[in-house]
Amino acid sequence: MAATPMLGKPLAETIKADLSQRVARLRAQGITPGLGTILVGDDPGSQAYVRGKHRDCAQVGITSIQVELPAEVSRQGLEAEVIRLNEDPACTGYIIQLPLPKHLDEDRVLELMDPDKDADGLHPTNLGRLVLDAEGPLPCTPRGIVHMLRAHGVELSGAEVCVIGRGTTIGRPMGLLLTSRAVNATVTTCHTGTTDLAAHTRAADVVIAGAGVPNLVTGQMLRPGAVCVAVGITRTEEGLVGDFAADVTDTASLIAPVPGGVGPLTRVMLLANVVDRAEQLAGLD
Ligand SMILES: Nc1nc2c(c(=O)[nH]1)N[C@@H](CN(C=O)c1ccc(C(=O)N[C@@H](CCC(=O)O)C(=O)O)cc1)CN2
Repeated sequence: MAATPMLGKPLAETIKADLSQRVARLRAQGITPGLGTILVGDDPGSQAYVRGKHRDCAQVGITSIQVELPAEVSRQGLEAEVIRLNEDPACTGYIIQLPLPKHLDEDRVLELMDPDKDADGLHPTNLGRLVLDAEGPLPCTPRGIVHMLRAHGVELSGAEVCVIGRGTTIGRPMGLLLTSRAVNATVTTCHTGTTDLAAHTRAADVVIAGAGVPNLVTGQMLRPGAVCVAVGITRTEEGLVGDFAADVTDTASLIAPVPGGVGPLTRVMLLANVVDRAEQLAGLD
């Protein structure tokens, strides 16, 4: 039997409906959550993601502030905008769209953000909170993946999870979130230095693939009934593809596809982080 698809859109719509009500409650108390975005350069993918973030904000009643800078902006020019958003009371949270052009040091810029306004949990203080298993904003894709798996009844406590990729937005925080006490999974993180990827994927109940390499994981590399989550995205002439080969559908029980799987949850979890923070500030949480 073919694997059942785990689709992100219906889950995201339910979360958005709840967020709209929470934003209305905040507004009734005179608090307006405001999301800022900083986009550097003209990468079409990043432009589309940022446009989507502002559309999503409008849908749930979050105001939004858009900062666009040319690809050749200097470090000082970018840092001036970060400081401006840190100080802008209308901006309750913001993000710096990644990746930045090569001449800009992402870690240095992220570190300059006010960690209390870090809407996608990528400031070192908030990543540190994740290491400590303390409360803080979670990176959006890992938060979305855990939500999706739980919504489909996947038992994560005690599960063996193989995460492919060790980047800052997905792989590293994914491992930390999955091993938090609240989630309680056992995690193996695989990356370009892994010598026998198949040995790790075959041992896993859940495989989360964020490498951005089409056909990296085939059906033969999975345990029967495994749960697959595609997060790496490659743009090909045939459209967007994830890291799983088409034949995994014969072996897996559930699969979150690219497109249409985790992506809509990545988007909505940004809104959730903004609303969570605004409620904390209002003493409503
Ligand atoms: N500051 C951040 N930068 C980046 C993040 C992030 O969480 N914070 N993640 C990605 C880009 N991203 C959001 O910013 C993002 C990626 C994918 C999707 C999405 O909806 N994907 C769709 C496919 C749509 C398409 O790519 O054309 C899907 O999978 O169905 C939303 C947001 C890197 N940068």
